[in-house]
Amino acid sequence: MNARTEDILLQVDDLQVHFPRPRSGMFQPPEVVKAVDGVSFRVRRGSTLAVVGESGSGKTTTALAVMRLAPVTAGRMRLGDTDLAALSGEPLRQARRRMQIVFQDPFSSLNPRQRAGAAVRAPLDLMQVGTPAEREARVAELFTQVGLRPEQQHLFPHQFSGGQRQRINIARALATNPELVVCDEPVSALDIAIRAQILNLLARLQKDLGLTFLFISHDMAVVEHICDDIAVMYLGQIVEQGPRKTFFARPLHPYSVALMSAVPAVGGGRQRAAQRIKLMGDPPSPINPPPGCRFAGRCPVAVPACAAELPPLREAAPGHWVRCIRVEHHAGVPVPPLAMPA
Ligand SMILES: Nc1ncnc2c1ncn2[C@@H]1O[C@H](COP(=O)(O)OP(=O)(O)OP(=O)(O)O)[C@@H](O)[C@H]1O
Repeated sequence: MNARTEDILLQVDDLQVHFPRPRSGMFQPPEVVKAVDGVSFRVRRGSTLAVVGESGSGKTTTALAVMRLAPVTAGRMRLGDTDLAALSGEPLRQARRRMQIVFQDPFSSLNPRQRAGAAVRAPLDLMQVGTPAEREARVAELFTQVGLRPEQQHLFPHQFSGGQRQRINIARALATNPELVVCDEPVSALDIAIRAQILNLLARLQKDLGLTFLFISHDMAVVEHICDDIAVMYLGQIVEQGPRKTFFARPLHPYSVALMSAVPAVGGGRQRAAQRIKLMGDPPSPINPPPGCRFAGRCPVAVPACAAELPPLREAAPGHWVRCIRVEHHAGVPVPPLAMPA
């Protein structure tokens, strides 16, 4: 939040992605799925922002909106000096060279009938980058960069392991030399033993190429190792965000504390909050959500005021923001009232 403006590669302000649903009956009011409902964050160039939350919290929709692959209902998104939300046609195509996405499932993101080299070359062909010979050379270079052998480009996806297939996807994402790589649960579908290898690869590529990552995950243990900053989403909104160290030393929102409680191995038993919270039940529906704190119905420290009005994000420590009126009560942390992120 306090980073200098020129260090910010991606800036998202008050993003909303609402999906209208058909009326269930002639006299029923229209329904709207508020998948993302007022999300703001900044990602410093060369850093990783992890977006975490349970299934359905809006993480993937946020990522897809940034990529302009989901319809943006409202809000502003900037990639460097480029106003992403306003782009269409050729300028949008050009902006896509600068941001790429790696999806969760390394197998279904590849065409089983397309050789690995052709898959990696596809974005270069599509965007007509360089001559055919230059594209061939670039594909060989990318294979080496992600830890595969250039001659493996002639193989088909089923001839690779899951980890190798994700390396192909990463190579494809890097083909156009993007500045921003959106990683949507890139290791969730992989065996535990392979996860560390792919995370290490991403970390090395980030360092070598100066990449900026928006890293979507439901897994706190994974993001603790990869992120510089973290944003916790619940039912379409960010409930807490801040630097990794501050957050993992002491998560403040009852929902974050509950997520951390579910991962006993994370952090080797460091004291993280004054109170452990066990997460019960499922999140409510994102269709016409209630006006107050969206976690209130599952929150063990909620009081009636929590359900009355949406709490603002308040700065509990430098750069560490939390959307909870009960922080003082459950974590014993004094938070100045009504400060808003810059
Ligand atoms: N195209 C769509 N039309 C209608 N509703 C949608 C659409 N895409 C997502 N949603 C809804 O928006 C909400 C957020 O979904 P999203 O996939 O972004 O969550 P998520 O946190 O990424 O969860 P997961 O990890 O399960 O993908 C969910 O309730 C989902 O059903």
